[in-house]
Amino acid sequence: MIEVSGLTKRYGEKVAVHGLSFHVSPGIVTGFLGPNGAGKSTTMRMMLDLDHPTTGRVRIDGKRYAELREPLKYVGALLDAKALHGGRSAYHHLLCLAQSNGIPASRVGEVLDVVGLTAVANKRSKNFSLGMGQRLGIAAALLGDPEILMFDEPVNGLDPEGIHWIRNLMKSLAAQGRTVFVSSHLMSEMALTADHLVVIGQGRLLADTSMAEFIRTNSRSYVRLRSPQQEQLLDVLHRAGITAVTAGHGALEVDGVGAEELGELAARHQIVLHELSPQQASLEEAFMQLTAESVEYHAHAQPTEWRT
Ligand SMILES: Nc1ncnc2c1ncn2[C@@H]1O[C@H](COP(=O)(O)OP(=O)(O)OP(=O)(O)O)[C@@H](O)[C@H]1O
Repeated sequence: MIEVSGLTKRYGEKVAVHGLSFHVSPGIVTGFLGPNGAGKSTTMRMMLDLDHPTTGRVRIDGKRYAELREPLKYVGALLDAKALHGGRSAYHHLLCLAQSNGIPASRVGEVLDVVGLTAVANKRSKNFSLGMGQRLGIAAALLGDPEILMFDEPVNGLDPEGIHWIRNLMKSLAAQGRTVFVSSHLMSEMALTADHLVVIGQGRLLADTSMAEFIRTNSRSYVRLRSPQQEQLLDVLHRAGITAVTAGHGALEVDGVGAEELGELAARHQIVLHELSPQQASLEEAFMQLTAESVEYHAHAQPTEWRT
């Protein structure tokens, strides 16, 4: 179990993390979400004692990271996949880590196999693609067979097969009872991976909830209807106390009433329907709405005077 309490990090005037408290439980994948610059990496660095909090603290099974003996056997982390000694081969990179943490050399071959890098084990990592670097970083995280795993944006640079692989890897690590904490700025990716979510914006906690609860409270479900007799349909809905809003392309949208009930109501009044479809607004939209006010870096349409 990881416990974060009252964590704050200032860089001069800039408050990167602001009074953050949450805990990360074993046996599930916990997603750590927030827009760019929200403070995810800073928080993870403080969890691993790579940065000192201005105030607050992090405890891993009651201890500071720096107090753990042979920490790779306790916590495996992928923070910056490029933080490698590029001149070393993948095998030697992992062997050095293993030797300094009392891990048998035989484990190196095992983790290379798990991440699919056996064929390039003797190649220098500076020639690795971004995706191969991510896989090597994941191999290093797995080296000590740790109970706690932390991944900062692990799918960056991975191709669809790689993304699928890491998703399943994280789920299987959690199913083995391990604590899995993974950051991302992509809600759509987390929706497929995480059981629990910690969402931050501008360093502050915005949500700490199960994925099921997040979906229930944040993604709007509604029914879309289209009818050649739209005026009559609106009348019937109105008389039944149902509010419909007009959407584009002659469609109506109704919240809070099931498609079956709407279909039966239309049938009773002999109204022809060309569409009766339950819709779910995407979690991506819900996440963007939740974090909208705390997005630090907004892209803007190119001003007209820039155009030639
Ligand atoms: N060493 C530093 N000195 C000054 N400011 C910093 C430093 N490190 C981070 N920051 C600032 O703190 C804020 C949080 O940054 P952080 O990298 O933790 O965000 P993030 O959520 O990981 O973002 P991303 O998704 O883009 O990786 C940003 O505004 C960043 O500019």
